[in-house]
Amino acid sequence: METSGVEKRRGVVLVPCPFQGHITPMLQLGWILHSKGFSIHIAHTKFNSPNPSNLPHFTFLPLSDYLDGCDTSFHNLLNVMSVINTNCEAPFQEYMMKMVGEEEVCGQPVACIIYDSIMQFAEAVANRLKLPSIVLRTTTAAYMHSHNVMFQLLAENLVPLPAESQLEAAIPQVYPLRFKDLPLPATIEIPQPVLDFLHSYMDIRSSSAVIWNTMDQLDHWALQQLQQDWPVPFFSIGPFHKMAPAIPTSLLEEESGCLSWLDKQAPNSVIYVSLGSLAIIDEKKLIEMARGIAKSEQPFLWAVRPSLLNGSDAIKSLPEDFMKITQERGMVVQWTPQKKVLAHPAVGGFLTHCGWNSTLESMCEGVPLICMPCFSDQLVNARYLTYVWRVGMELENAGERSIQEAIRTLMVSEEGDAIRQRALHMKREIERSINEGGSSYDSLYRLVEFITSLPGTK
Ligand SMILES: O=c1ccn([C@@H]2O[C@H](COP(=O)(O)OP(=O)(O)O[C@H]3O[C@H](CO)[C@@H](O)[C@H](O)[C@H]3O)[C@@H](O)[C@H]2O)c(=O)[nH]1
Repeated sequence: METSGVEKRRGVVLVPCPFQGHITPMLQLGWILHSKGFSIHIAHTKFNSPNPSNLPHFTFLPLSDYLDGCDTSFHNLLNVMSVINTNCEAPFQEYMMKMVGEEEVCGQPVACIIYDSIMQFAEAVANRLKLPSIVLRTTTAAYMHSHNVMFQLLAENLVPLPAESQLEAAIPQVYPLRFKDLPLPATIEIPQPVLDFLHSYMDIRSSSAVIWNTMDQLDHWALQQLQQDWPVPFFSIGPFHKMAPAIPTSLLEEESGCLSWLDKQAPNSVIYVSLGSLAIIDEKKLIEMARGIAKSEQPFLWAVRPSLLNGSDAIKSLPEDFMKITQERGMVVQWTPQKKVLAHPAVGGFLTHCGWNSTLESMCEGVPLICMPCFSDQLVNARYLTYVWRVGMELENAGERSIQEAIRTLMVSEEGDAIRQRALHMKREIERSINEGGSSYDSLYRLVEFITSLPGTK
């Protein structure tokens, strides 16, 4: 597909949600579409703003979010998303009216708005200005479908479950998920505001299409289920990062020194540990993790971002004896260049929270995973990794002993070797899907044709 195939560069306006796991795939999508001949405009909140100087091919439209002074910690995320949706609509509409009304502002007509499913204000503006909108889903279809089933179970009063012991039971409608793999806890009443948010988040409203950072091979069944409810074109063009490899998207500074440390380690010897950008744990769990990692006796690289521990600097809270062991055979940093870390030959396993970006990045490098899901889609991803795709191991619990044993099993046992072989096979499958003739490659071709055919502004 040649860039020159799109005769006049049409503009596409992207509206990312301002969290690392959401900004990254949206910017990657921007890069992919730019390489296919579209001009890219990023309408973003001032909070967690991407760095425009890293992405000179895009134009940036900063939106006043009035989040200054607002608690943006994990516990207040629902509120943060609601503030963004309330405050960003007016400035976004103003920008869009200029772009649509005075084409010379950006020099190109606008084909459509692509928005993260959390940024619902963007769709409201698109409708008002009669512009087509496309929704981006940064998670799997399996996760979205599990939510629909959760809503059914709630409507039929089958959850909350009467007893914890039933959490192990399988749910026939979403086999192989068990009640404990559902993205919301199945034994407690879910507060109504959370359910209201999820209802609107799950909906695609009046969007013309859905773009998925997933692949047909991985998510085929759930994509088919969802297609019955949402009869609009689906474009599964993941993994985005393999099609936009060089793009810098990190909100935190990457500590590249860990790559030189990895250079000194034996192939497949290092267990990489990270719980992504949002998850928080308490001090007890942090210490259990540290002890489990230390007792595994494997070399390790651990990304301990400051906000991992709610309220205090996580690295400073690590036990002294652990820091001593770190000097002998490990490295602790706040934030790594993760894609490079996972691609490094020394890394032989990934203890992860199973955020979807981390999951894809690991699978693309053939690195097997130990699954320590913290919330939401991570639980569904963990079940798929261990039971369906079989490239990961389930942790019995997040305790010291369980972590120690899982690391030993993955890194130095026959069982671990078998998982590694499957992970390498998966890596090859993914490569096939993004190369000519593969499902994601074809889907991207269809997406470009679809956007090109949209009326938008002329
Ligand atoms: O030291 C680190 C740690 C992480 N990352 C990157 O940060 C991103 C993290 O994304 P993800 O693994 O998806 O986790 P979260 O940041 O937790 O992402 C949120 O968004 C995802 C996509 O919607 C969901 O799957 C998660 O559950 C949700 O928590 C990845 O691209 C990593 O490469 C780094 O670059 N360096």
